[in-house]
Amino acid sequence: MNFHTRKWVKPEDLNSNNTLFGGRLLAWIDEEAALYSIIQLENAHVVTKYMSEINFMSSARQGDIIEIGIEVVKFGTTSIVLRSEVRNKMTHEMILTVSNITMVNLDENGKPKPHHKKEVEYVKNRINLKK
Ligand SMILES: CC(=O)SCCNC(=O)CCNC(=O)[C@H](O)C(C)(C)COP(=O)(O)OP(=O)(O)OC[C@H]1O[C@@H](n2cnc3c(N)ncnc32)[C@H](O)[C@@H]1OP(=O)(O)O
Repeated sequence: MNFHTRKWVKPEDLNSNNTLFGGRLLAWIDEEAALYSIIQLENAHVVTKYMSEINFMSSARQGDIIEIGIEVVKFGTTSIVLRSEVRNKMTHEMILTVSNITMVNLDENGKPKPHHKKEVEYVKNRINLKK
């Protein structure tokens, strides 16, 4: 799993228990899943369809640096299914896992559109291919 994104837990991210608010973390994961899918599918029109159970395993506190990992579980016809893990950057303590995030590739009318992708691609390879 690649951990592309780091976040710094700030006062505005806390709940009344003084730990990282779960809703804030889910928003970060949703954005990460959307960015990952847009890059993989080469289409800006990708939406979140489904998220499986979310396991909050440990808390993060103010000042903690956390990192968000994403990997592909499956390329569907119009969908891409992802898995996410969030962990403490310094200790690698697991904070959260989501086993299934289904993102759907859309056409200009907001209807599901086949993406024809079968495997993970790297932007640098796409750029090199065009040279
Ligand atoms: C990043 C963001 O913030 S996005 C904002 C939040 N998300 C949204 O607003 C999305 C709202 N939902 C929608 O617009 C619609 O449900 C759509 C367009 C995403 C999908 O419409 P559907 O009628 O379900 O489409 P359809 O039945 O063709 O399924 C599309 C794909 O989703 C998959 N899918 C559909 N329902 C589910 C489900 N409950 N769980 C998992 N996957 C599902 C299908 O298997 C299919 O994948 P495949 O083509 O790879 O086999």
